[in-house]
Amino acid sequence: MTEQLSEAERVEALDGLPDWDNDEARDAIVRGFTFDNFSQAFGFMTQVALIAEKLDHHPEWSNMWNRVEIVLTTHDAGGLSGRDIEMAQAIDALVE
Ligand SMILES: C[C@H](O)[C@H](O)[C@H]1CNC2=NC(N)=NC(=O)C2=N1
Repeated sequence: MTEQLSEAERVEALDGLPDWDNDEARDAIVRGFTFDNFSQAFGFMTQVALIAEKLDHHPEWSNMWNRVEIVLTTHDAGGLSGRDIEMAQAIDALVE
């Protein structure tokens, strides 16, 4: 069973994810991405989808033309878990 991060673990994890915002209301972390056009945005989403399948951990996300918003939380844990942190790190590696 995937466990939620403790508050201390959450703070520590977010220190390492400066581009992500802590969304207490949704018990999630959130990051927005802006690309040059829709094709670039959708290509990014395709890469994220493959990572999600590999990690068996899937984002809640939205796309508007060249923008993508990704929300990560762990449904099985009822909040933020290490799987979200792992997923955020993998996503950051795509755009670094
Ligand atoms: C059965 C399957 O492994 C689970 O439902 C996985 C799928 N992807 C998931 N994604 C997210 N974000 N949270 C989960 O708890 C989760 N669980």
